[in-house]
Amino acid sequence: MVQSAVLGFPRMGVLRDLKKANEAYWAEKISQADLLAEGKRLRLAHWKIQKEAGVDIIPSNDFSFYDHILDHIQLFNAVPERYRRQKLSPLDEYFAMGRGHQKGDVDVPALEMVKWFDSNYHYVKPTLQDNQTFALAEDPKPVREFLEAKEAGFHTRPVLVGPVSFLALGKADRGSKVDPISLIDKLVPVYIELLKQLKAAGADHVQIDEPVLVFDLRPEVKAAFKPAYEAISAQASEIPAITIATYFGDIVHNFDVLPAFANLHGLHVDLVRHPEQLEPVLKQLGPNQVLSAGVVDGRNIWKNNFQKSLDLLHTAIKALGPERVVVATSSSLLHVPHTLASEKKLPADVYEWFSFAVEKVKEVAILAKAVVDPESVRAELDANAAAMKSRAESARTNDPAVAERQAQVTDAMHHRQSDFETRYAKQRTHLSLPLFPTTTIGSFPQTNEIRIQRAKFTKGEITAEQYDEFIKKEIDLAIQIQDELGLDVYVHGEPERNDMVQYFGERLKGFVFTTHAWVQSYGSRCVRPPIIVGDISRPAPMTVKESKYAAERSKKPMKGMLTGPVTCLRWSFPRDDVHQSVQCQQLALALRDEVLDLEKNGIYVIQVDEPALREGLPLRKGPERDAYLKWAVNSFKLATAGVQDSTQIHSHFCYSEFQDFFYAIAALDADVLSIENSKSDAKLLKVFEDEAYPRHIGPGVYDIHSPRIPPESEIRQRIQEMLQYLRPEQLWINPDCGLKTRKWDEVKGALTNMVKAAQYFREQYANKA
Ligand SMILES: Nc1nc2c(c(=O)[nH]1)N[C@@H](CNc1ccc(C(=O)N[C@@H](CCC(=O)N[C@@H](CCC(=O)N[C@@H](CCC(=O)O)C(=O)O)C(=O)O)C(=O)O)cc1)CN2
Ligand code: MET
Ligand SMILES: [Zn+2]
Repeated sequence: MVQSAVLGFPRMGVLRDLKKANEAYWAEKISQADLLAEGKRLRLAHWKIQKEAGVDIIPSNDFSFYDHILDHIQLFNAVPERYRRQKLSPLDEYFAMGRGHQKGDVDVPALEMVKWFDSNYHYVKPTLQDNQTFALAEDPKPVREFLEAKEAGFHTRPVLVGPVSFLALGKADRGSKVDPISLIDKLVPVYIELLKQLKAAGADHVQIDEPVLVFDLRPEVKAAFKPAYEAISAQASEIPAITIATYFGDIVHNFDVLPAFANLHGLHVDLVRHPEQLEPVLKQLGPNQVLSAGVVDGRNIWKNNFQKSLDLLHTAIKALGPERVVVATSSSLLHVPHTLASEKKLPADVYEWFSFAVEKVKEVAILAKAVVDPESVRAELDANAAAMKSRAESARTNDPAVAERQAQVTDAMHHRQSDFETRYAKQRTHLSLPLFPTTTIGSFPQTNEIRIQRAKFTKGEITAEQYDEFIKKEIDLAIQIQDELGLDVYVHGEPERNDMVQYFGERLKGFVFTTHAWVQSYGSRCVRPPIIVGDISRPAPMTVKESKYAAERSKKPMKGMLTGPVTCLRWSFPRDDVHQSVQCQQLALALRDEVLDLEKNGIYVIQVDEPALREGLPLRKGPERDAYLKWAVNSFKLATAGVQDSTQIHSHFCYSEFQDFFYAIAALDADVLSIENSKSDAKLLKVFEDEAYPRHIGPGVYDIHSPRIPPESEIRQRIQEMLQYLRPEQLWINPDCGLKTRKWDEVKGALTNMVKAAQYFREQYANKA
């Protein structure tokens, strides 16, 4: 018999139930007990789905109220003192680390949050001290949730983040110098204690995620595996069997680490991303070790190609025998939506091409049967083959006009007319900006009222005219507030946009979009990625109407606001039948037309956001990375370089670590950059120690994903810090990112302080001059 396994299930529920419960709890509309009960209901429902689908190995501890790395921070008592000190309940302390806490006399900012590998999910960074200690939390979450499942009749395999990955994904706290990985000897005993408690509770098997194995590892990190896992293996009789899980890359370059796992039960590898690692991995396994073969994609929504998966599984079984092969999802299913069954509006032909989490769970179970006894699942195999054929032969995928246009792209189309100095001289007279210009990143609060009106419009309860009138009023309000705040470059506020990628997906040919296919991005925030099914083109202008309206009504320059080609690609579900560089160039050409249409309509500052540029970078150094950078940078340039010198191109970056990536951002040749910076402890700024940046830049002066209002003094401090690295003439003052997730009073409070801080420095420098 071949077993099936799922590495993790999405947490939100069918209708984003967890998001709603969390937000209700934060708004003090439900009690802590209510929230905990909702968590339990969701966990039970998700275990039931997997059991009924016939999955053999069902995960527990994959649930999280906010983020699984944050769970482990609390689990190991790696909670920084500034939170501990507040004496909050464990749940509130947890949320305080995740999203900051400003209530009564408590005022603590959130921990830093960054991208999870190359996905659009964000994790909370373990933040460690020079004198860091660890201790297992009372009533540890993995044990509690294992027992909860057991009681309900589900025998689960708890998922833990491995000790090496936990530390390697962390950082030293502000003011500390510790190299997190040096703490491994302190963490391992706590880890062993946890494993013993799991065994005592009845767990016979755990999944330990060590995804950092897909990176190029520093020698210190590599060296940490051996002592850590030898110490763990030494306890074999008192702890559960262990499967080490890796995903999102291959691990061939780290094979020298594998002896550390020699006494463990199994190894999971991602065969969707890297099917070619199967053969070498098979050779590396110990004589009794099990291969968990990740063949069902945890990162995209395409229906599994059973024939392809079965080929891989047969290769594995031939080498190891059926008892030593497990059919699994490539990674946790966290990155795909809950169920395709909720989609009532997808075109019928296309519907057949997709699988979301509920459907993928079934695929894993079917494959495990098919690989030993295909006749037992003949109908499923035939239906799958038919779906593959329908997609391969569909007329939706190819558009000769798009191919024709791509063939005519020239090198010159990637370059602005003049160099930055010449451009800036023209922009300066054209836009007349003060020293330290203030601006925002684009979005203003997406209020309930906005969402209600949009939902009414979508359902046909109000007309397009009524909706347009409503949006115009919102733009008027945004302009009025920017007048009052005294900002220098305005934005229209993006009230018409449901999401910065979904909005464009809905307006481009080649995409289809869903109604309920939400994926967690961070905490309670979700996205509904549009799906690229065919060649992409722009049937009509997408943003001109709103931007033009806004530009005509404001006394200051109005920024047009677009999402760049790489971000549109990365935050959609891309096609898997055409190289991403081709899809990206198609997006770039569509956006190029949009940029030129904005310019034609009197918008002379245009921001093209590329926050996903960094996350798309292949995880390892090498030719794949160089190739990516080339096509990604070229796509941005193709989208933006068609404008006049006097038109100012901005771009924006957030939610990643940019210090080792800044060279690529610089290569975009944007006139002005805004970059998230406020929580990275000036790491970004240190880039400018080595090399001066020639153009203009606004490192974010405050964190926007927390409801906390930053005092003026704190913002001044940030600006002061920036002035140690950047020239005053090149510095812009802006928040870290857009303000759509905030409330208006938070926005007004924060921006008032931001503008005051900018004015303070303006006066300082006016006096100096
Ligand atoms: N795609 C993407 N990725 C990103 C970002 C981003 O902005 N977009 N930002 C960074 C951080 N990530 C973020 C991700 C999501 C949100 C966010 O605010 N999401 C919203 C949802 C946005 C949205 O699409 N809203 C729609 C749908 C609103 C809705 O809930 N509608 C109901 C229907 C309501 C009704 O019928 O009454 C439904 O569909 O269920 C709209 O405004 O129209 C949320 O979770 O609250 C913010 C940041 C990195 N990655
Ligand atoms: C995640 S980057 C967001 C940029 C977008 N213009 C906004 O302000 O929301
Ligand atoms: Zn941003």
